[in-house]
This record gives sequence, C-alpha cells and structure tokens, in this order.
Amino acid sequence: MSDRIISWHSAPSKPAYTPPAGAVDAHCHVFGPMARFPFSAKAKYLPEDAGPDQLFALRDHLGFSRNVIVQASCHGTDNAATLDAIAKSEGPDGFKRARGVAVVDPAVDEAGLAALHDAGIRGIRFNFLKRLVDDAPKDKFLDVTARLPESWHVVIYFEADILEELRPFMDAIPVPLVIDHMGRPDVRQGPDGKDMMAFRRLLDSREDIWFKATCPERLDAVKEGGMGAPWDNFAAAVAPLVADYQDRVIWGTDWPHPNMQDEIADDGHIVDMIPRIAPSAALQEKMLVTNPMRLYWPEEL
Ligand SMILES: O=C(O)c1cc(C(=O)O)oc(=O)c1
Repeated sequence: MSDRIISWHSAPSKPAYTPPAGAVDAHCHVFGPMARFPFSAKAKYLPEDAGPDQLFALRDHLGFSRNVIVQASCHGTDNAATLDAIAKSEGPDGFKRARGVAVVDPAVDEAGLAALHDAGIRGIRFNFLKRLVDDAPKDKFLDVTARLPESWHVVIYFEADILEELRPFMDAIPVPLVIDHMGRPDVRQGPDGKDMMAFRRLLDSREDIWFKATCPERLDAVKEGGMGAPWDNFAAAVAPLVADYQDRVIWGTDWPHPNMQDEIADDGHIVDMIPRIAPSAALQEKMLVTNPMRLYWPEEL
C-alpha cells in the first residue's frame, strides 16, 4: 500500500436544507495528519490527511454545531488523532464542540478508559467488516464492555449478512448499542425488504439500541445508478425506519467518506437527504439534536 487516497469532495455545495440550531454531525472521522499521527501498520487504506481544521470548516459550511468523531479503522487502536481533534474543537468560550468514539485494545484497563473519558470519548467501536479489520474477537470485546465508564455505549459496524450471527453477541453487551449505517441494509429491497425487517427485529429486541441513518452514498446502488442525488432507494427504505424509531436515530455526514474515492459524494447533497428521511421539523430536531445530545452531551439536557 503506497498511494494515499482522497475520498472527500474538494468543494462541497451549500445545502438547501438548514439544520436546526445545535445540530450534531454524529458520525465523522479525522485522518492524521500523518506526520503527527501515523496510520496503523494494519490499516487497509492509506488516506491523505483530513484533519480537524478541515472537519470544523465543513461543520460550519454545512450549518452544524457539533461533531462526534468516530475513530477510523486506519488509525487502529491509537486514538491520538481523534483526541487531538476533540481538543482542537474548543472555542474561545472554553467549550468543546466535539466528542468522540474510540477503538481500544480490549486489554485496556479502567484508568485508560477514564483518561479517554476525560478527553471527551463517550463510547467504543467494534468493527466487524473484514475489508477493514483483520480480526474482531467477540470474547475480548465483551470483556471490555464490563469495564466501560458510566453512561458510555458501544458502536458496532457490521454488514447485513452477519446480523443474525452477531445477535447473541449483541444481546450480551450490557450497555446501549449504536449501529453504524443501520448495519448496511440493501436499500434496493425497500422498507419492507429482508434486511430492513431483520434490522427492525434487532431494534425491537431492546429499547437501548440506537442507529445512524447514514451513508446514502455507500448504501444506494452507487455503482449502478452512478453517484449523486437523488438516492431514492435510500430515502424510500430509511424514512419509515426513522419515523418508527424516532427516539433512537442519529445522523452524520460520514466525512471524509473512507473508501469512497471512486464515487466522491458532495456533502451538501448528503445534508439535503435529511428532510427526505426526516420530513418534519420535530423529527429533524430529534435526529439531529435531542438524540445525539442524549448520547454524547447528556449533562446539558
Ligand atoms: O465502509 C467503510 O469503508 C467505512 C470505514 C470506516 C473506517 O475505516 O473506520 O468507517 C466507516 O464509517 C465506514
């Protein structure tokens, strides 16, 4: 692996949609900068730097107030770049406008987790995508969930075809779960398709499972229809899910869109999907403000 890749749009358009005051982009990442924060030796892709300055400029451009920075697989279990970005989100008022989700070595002790909490981390991520990680040891993952600081959650990234296999593992996790990108359903199946129905069964199994209504650019037949709006399959499959589970849905840009270098999405278009999956102001307020605040800034509510 030698060539560094760019997966983000160089000049995203201004969205037509204006998010409500206090809106949270609850799924985004930072890459590097590599000179300070080298990528993991096990990284499956080698991106160009996409650091906090770029992320926060995008936040302002798109009309958001806060970010939840999710540790990307290319940084392995070294969360230094994510923590640096959270620290840099502090404004002149001393208030940090970002929090984060870490990826940890499951052997991490309570002191290590407490240090992450102090630095703004509120959850850990388990990644089950074979194209992104070499192994995902369920027993060790379960072990660390018993040591998490109060009010933390687990973020899980998996693909629809392993949902059933993961059910016993997820059932055993003793803290709230947040599912990345809805577990990657095939949105072409529609709102009542096999994947969405299996995902609904998962949500129905526990009150404390949340999900991210994210990634039209990844999930909507990119290769077939070509990139770009209108992402109709995504809107049709996801809007009913958002309506039916409106107190458990959060949203994010997924910037800088790891592994989407062949289909670079315009973040302005991604933001303009929001009213298509959450049509009312009340739903938008829940998805973009109330729900992510409950997970990441509960002390402010
Ligand atoms: O589908 C992906 O390639 C992807 C990768 C990562 C990561 O590398 O952490 O994060 C995501 O949210 C999505």
